[in-house]
Amino acid sequence: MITKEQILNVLKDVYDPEIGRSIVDLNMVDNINIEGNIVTIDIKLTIKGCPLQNSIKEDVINKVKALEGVKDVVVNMGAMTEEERQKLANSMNQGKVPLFEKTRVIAVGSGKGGVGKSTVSANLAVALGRLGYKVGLIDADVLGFSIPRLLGIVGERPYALDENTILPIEKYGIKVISMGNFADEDTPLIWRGPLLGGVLEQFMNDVYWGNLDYMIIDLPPGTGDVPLTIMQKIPEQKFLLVTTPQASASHVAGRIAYMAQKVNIDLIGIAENMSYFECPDCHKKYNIFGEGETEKLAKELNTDVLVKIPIEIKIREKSDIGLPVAFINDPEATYYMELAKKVSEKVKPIR
Ligand SMILES: Nc1ncnc2c1ncn2[C@@H]1O[C@H](COP(=O)(O)OP(=O)(O)OP(=O)(O)O)[C@@H](O)[C@H]1O
Repeated sequence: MITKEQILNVLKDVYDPEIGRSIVDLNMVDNINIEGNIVTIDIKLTIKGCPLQNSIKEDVINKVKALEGVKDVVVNMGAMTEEERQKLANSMNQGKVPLFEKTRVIAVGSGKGGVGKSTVSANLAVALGRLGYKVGLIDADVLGFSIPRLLGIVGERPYALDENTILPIEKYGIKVISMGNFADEDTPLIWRGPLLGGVLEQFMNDVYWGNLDYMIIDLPPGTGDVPLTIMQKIPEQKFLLVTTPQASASHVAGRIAYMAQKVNIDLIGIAENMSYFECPDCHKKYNIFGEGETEKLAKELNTDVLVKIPIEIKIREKSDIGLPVAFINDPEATYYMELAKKVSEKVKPIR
């Protein structure tokens, strides 16, 4: 004779793919009825017509059918009432760990646009994920967001349980949030500074991040209000500077790092991007944007050059199709894996 306890026990291993928690913990199992060897289960989805309902249903059927003595499983899919949803959101928020208590926050910035800061941020986040860490990525370049494109999540909308409980998008083993997932790519956002600050605060406070080891923040380029506000608001954050040899040569690249140091933020080091180009045919190296300038900058800032990432066609090509190279087992991934290892050694997770 099968019991409800046995069924609930196996249902504990059925996860709501969007929330990442067991349907039992989420109070989604409404009713279980056992008649002989036929089990009927009523499931309440957090939202009516949830696009992932079929995968939940399938999982429930497979898990319960595997129990000895069960011949057939009938699953009825319903939805939570507004009140039930609110109750769930409240309970999730209660368990919410303040983001910065157990999470290492790493802001990635550059004094100049177009040096590959977002490419480095996205690949660093994915590489840290591949090292086994729980990683979040906030695209703080609210007006010039490029993270959705880099991670192939253009047009995806985050799922919201209520307006204070937004679930980040999960891709390539990391959790991501970007203004690009709330706005249309082609419509320019014309907002003033204070509003931007509000969006970022929401990204930090109202998004259900769960327990993260690292939060990577892709800052907007330059030394404007937004990077400064982020630097001042989040305690204990660290800073990673992205530059090219050419940008290092100008005073612009380092300015943001000086700004970080002024507000007492530790500089982890410098990721030099577009360091050189190696001819795939003759393997000769060309220092297209110059050489030695980033080392000089590192010395001035009393920090290290952590990695030199060459110009690689594959990095650009894969970025354009939303596949960060750090996620694949290609030689290009090694630069970002090396960077992630050094970053995790210099900024150890709290755990
Ligand atoms: N190492 C690299 N090799 C080849 N292409 C690269 C490399 N790094 C970045 N790119 C390409 O350079 C372009 C600019 O990169 P990215 O958007 O990351 O720069 P950014 O500094 O974040 O720009 P913005 O200032 O606009 O935010 C992209 O097309 C990207 O694919």
